[in-house]
Amino acid sequence: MKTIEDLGDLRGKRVLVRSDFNVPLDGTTITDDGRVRAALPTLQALLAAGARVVVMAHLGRPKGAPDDKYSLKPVADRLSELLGQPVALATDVVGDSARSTVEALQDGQIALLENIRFDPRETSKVDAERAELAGELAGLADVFVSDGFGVVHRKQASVYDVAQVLPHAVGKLVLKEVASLRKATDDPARPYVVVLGGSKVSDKLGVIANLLTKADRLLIGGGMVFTFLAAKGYSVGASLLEADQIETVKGYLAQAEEAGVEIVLPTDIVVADEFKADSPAQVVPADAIPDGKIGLDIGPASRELFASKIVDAKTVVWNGPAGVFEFEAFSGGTRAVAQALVDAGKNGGFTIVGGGDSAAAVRTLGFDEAGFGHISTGGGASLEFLEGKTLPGIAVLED
Ligand SMILES: Nc1ncnc2c1ncn2[C@@H]1O[C@H](COP(=O)(O)OP(=O)(O)OP(=O)(O)O)[C@@H](O)[C@H]1O
Ligand SMILES: O=C(O)[C@H](O)COP(=O)(O)O
Repeated sequence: MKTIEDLGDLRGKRVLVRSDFNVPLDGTTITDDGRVRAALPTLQALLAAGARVVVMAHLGRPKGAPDDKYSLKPVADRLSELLGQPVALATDVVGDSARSTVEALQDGQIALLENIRFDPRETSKVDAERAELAGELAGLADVFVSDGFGVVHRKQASVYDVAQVLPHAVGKLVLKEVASLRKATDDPARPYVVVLGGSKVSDKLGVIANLLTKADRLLIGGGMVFTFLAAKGYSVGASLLEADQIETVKGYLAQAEEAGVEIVLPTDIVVADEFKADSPAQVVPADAIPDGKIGLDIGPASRELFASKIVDAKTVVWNGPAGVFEFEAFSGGTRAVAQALVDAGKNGGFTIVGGGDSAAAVRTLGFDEAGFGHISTGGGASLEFLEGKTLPGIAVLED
């Protein structure tokens, strides 16, 4: 892969950069700016080289049309503060505003296009539609730099197709992520423990089959737990459940047993009546969640169990919070997992935290980033990398 340095003299060149600015928001307030900060080394290098930088990024999953709720305005403001210079925000993706904003750029200046997913062609499954958008994006620039590690697993116009029509290079964040994650894929030190959680259940269930052939222990927390508990025949109340995945999960449980991989499930669950910060919390056994109750965290006994399965690990990969950590009353499980990773690190283990929300959890719960081996900006992307899958956004950069 070519690097930014291989692109030659960039003064006056229009450089189109894909970043991952999919940050957690509370209204219009960014609650964790880790992904914005992670993008700085590439952007600063380009600006220092005198390039005219045009950044494209997505926020959330808007339905292919402009939607104020998903505007990148808060990101433009934060990026401007961090860079210490103005960031012009176009009000569209490839329309009049984008073109005039890019035309107005001087050397060493930067602009951000509005949420790329406001254009339905970005995520289209039809190659020609994505290629058409990529062609219009390419018209805004001379070269493309791919630095949105969190989206390199997506075959989308701004990640994949644009690299086919512009000279391209890999950005510093993608290079750093790949170097760190390789430590877990190239002959990982054992025991190798994977902790999964979060809410994108069906996205992540698929990776389990693959990790079952690689890890020694798989710990399941977060919203994913309930599909596992249901597969064991337990009732899960009103908790997050992917009923159509229950049979698949039964298959994983059987496959794990055959392969000698330990699947660790919580033994107790913190439940509430409503998905709300102040809904009173109650601890119940994992095999007896009352009707109507919503499981929002793993319980105290499970936290101890999980910690005991993590502290002696020599490689730990953690993706997805163990509970709804955004609500203080349901953050205990995530806090316990984070602490167990820190302890494993002290025992000589290499620990990786993956996922926008897991990384945010580590920081918002007050952990020192230095206590972890690598905090990845990728969620699904880091998992697919660890599975050994070919990531379209990286493969397309390889000449
Ligand atoms: N029991 C639960 N029920 C519902 N949501 C849950 C539960 N446990 C955790 N969550 C939620 O999962 C969300 C994070 O899930 P997600 O799968 O997006 O993880 P991630 O680390 O951000 O990975 P990615 O970067 O791929 O999105 C958090 O907002 C958290 O509140
Ligand atoms: O948050 C992420 O994992 C990335 O930004 C990708 O977002 P997506 O899952 O909506 O494609």
